[in-house]
Amino acid sequence: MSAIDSSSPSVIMDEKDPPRGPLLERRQQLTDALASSPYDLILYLERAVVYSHLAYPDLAAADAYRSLLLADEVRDESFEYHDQAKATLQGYKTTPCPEVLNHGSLVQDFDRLVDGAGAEAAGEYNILANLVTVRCFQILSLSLLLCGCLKSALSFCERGINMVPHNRELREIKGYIEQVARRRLRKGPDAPIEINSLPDRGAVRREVYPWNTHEPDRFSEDSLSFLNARLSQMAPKCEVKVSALPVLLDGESNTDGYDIIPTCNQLGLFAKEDIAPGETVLEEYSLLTANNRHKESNCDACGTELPPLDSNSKAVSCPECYDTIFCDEFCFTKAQEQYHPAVCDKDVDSIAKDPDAGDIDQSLYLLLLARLLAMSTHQGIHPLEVDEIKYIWGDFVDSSSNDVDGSITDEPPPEWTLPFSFKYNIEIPLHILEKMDIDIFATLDKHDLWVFNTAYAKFRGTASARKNPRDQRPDVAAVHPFWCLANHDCNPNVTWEWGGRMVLWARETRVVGNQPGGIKAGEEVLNHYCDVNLPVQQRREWALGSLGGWCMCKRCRDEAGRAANGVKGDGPPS
Ligand SMILES: C[S@@+](CC[C@H](N)C(=O)[O-])C[C@H]1O[C@@H](n2cnc3c(N)ncnc32)[C@H](O)[C@@H]1O
Repeated sequence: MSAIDSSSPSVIMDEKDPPRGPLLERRQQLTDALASSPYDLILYLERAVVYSHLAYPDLAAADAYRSLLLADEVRDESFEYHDQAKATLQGYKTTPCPEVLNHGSLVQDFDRLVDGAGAEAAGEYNILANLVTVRCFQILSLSLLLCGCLKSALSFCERGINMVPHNRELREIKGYIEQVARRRLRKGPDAPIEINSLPDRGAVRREVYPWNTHEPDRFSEDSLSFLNARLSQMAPKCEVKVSALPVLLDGESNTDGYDIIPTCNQLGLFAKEDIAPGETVLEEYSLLTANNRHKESNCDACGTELPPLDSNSKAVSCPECYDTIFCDEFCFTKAQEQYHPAVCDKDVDSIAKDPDAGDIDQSLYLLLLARLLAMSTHQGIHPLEVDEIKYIWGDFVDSSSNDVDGSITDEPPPEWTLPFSFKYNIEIPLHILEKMDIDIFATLDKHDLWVFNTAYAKFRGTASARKNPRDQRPDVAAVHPFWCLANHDCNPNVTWEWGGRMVLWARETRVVGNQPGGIKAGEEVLNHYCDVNLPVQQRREWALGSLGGWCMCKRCRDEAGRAANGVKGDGPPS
């Protein structure tokens, strides 16, 4: 990764490393102001600039996008929020214009543009809305470049240049995008850039945002007793407790032979009583599911493939929107209680369905988010307070180690580990909410991008997906918040299957040494998230992507240690 070499990056932060505390305070003031004036396009822009200074370019892009949508509302009187958006502009003038619009050469460039028509003919509100629009394009294009979403960045940049062809800042941003694109695509300095060939998936910070008040102390008595009360209904012989887990490493290390390795505290599932080989350990039903096939016959609630719809079928369709089918009365009742009325007959069913092969994972996570939003809307609670995700740890990284300067590099910083794209993190979630008849501006507190990102971080570490047997494409996904509390081990003492329920049962024999199965009271339930028949190198490579680091379980360390000492075969010792 190399930084862009530029001595006067006028589009980047005006100040180097501004202090974080006052910026966080300013962010809170602007958030409070938006709660009272949710259609104020200038406030959104101001908050976007604060987010840029705080090195959250994704959050800056989301606020600029909301401001852009409101500028459209101002210009078009047939739009739903036209009156409200226009009313917020009453407090602002074009001269002097709001500070946030007075950026670089923007105001002069605009003066030149409106001179011909005359400011009055153009209408002061429309001029302000146009200035806002160009400022949004500047922030969107630069911020998306910083997140690594080059295609969306270039598209917004070109839309800005179409409005104000001579704007220096937009031209500069376009130059940066092309420079990064050429390096990433390994093209020569004069090679043309084809927008559709540009990468559009980036990465952003994965953290408990400093203002996020929804994350519980997962180790507190209250949290553990809440979790254990729920767990007792699905796994009566188990309890949730604090577990010391090996710290995951970034890659190969020489610590495989050490007797003591660094650990960190997390949660895990433990047996309270002896569990016999073959005995069921946990049976969990979850409504936090997603299905990315448009015309596939799966239960809308639990994701199970529906039985043939003949006269003996127990399947139930919703009486209000006939297309939504559930496997039986149980699933229909659960859906009605927990989410379905929020999306019933709202035409959200076709969104993100049948994705291109490259978008399959993103579509499944997006549809899990859509289900979460339906659950929180119907239950009248904040999305991060929904029981199914509240206690999940999203493999967050400490805010301070995520905190990098805002310089433009070929890729986002390696500490930023949450996958991100404009389409799946910002555009489609807002589109889904609009389809659900939700006012995306008045519900900012529940539907801000940092809320979506937090939910995505939780899904990414825990969701399981199922492949369609016909074409092997993953098309159903689910989060099972209790199943996923059982930590991974390459010598697991349980195995699992996900049909309508997630069922975990004790293995008859262990992988290592064919030892007899069963779990003794006090022992940890050792789950497996990957195919434990793979050799150690492949298991560890898999763990890097999915567990978040190099697996350091006893079996991996023993097998890797033997391989390093030249002992042939890295399979389990028999
Ligand atoms: C599905 S969660 C398991 C529950 C988690 N320990 C908790 O506190 O909620 C998966 C996360 O647990 C941790 N984890 C699970 N198995 C692990 C292992 N064998 N070694 C180290 N960390 C593990 C990793 O941080 C992983 O991303």
